[in-house]
Amino acid sequence: MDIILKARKLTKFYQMGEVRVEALKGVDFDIYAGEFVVVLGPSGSGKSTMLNLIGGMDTASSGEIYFKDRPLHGAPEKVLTEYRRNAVGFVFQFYNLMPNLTAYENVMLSVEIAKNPLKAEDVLEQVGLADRTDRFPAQMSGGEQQRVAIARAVAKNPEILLCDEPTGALDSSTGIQVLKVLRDFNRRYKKTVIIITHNAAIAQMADRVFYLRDGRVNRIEKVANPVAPEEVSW
Ligand SMILES: Nc1ncnc2c1ncn2[C@@H]1O[C@H](COP(=O)(O)OP(=O)(O)OP(=O)(O)O)[C@@H](O)[C@H]1O
Repeated sequence: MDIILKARKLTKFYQMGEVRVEALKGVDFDIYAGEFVVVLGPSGSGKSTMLNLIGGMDTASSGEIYFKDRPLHGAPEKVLTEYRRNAVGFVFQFYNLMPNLTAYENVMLSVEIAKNPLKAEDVLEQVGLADRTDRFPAQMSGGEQQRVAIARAVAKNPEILLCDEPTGALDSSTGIQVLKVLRDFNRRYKKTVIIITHNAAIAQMADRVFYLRDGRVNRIEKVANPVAPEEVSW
């Protein structure tokens, strides 16, 4: 399998006056194209920091990170902008939809900036929202809003879907619907999905689980038989 993301001795330090906070202390990993990876870690373990580096939103203090052999460490802002725009779809805990745009229009926002987008109607149908395309976010449930957010991320046709606590604001049955949509995207398009979460239950459906502790990936586990999203419960 092809490696889509590779990190070597990746560190991130924050300087707070006299104090240096070591958020990532030298992380190594390979992520393969088409994998479903869950990064699990408690609060403060460095999850958001890792997400920001993988997503090209921030740059490492030292070490290396590559997207398909293209270095993101030390890359100019223009390269990172291109990477964020075309290679990565983002899904956040609180959806981040534009409140004054309908579901369809929210998805079109990302279609319009992407190089090789999918059809907004098709993606909305795949997330089960064919009959909700004209609704505004305030007229939808949390689970529906998150599915619009996933449709928006997927419509760009990115190679990586990067999800930050995607079920964090949802009850478990709604969360499972959202996980199902993420799994469908992963299996249907054979695209890489990375979920960053403190919810250990989600790890059951991963191909591999990265355990982040105190700024280090201290264990990587291959899941022998990933469960279906419907079987995940928390
Ligand atoms: N901008 C920043 N400036 C200073 N310190 C920071 C900054 N961002 C994160 N940190 C520190 O880096 C460490 C890792 O933080 P990070 O936000 O990556 O953890 P996390 O696992 O995402 O936590 P949570 O689940 O609570 O969001 C923490 O000690 C945090 O206080």
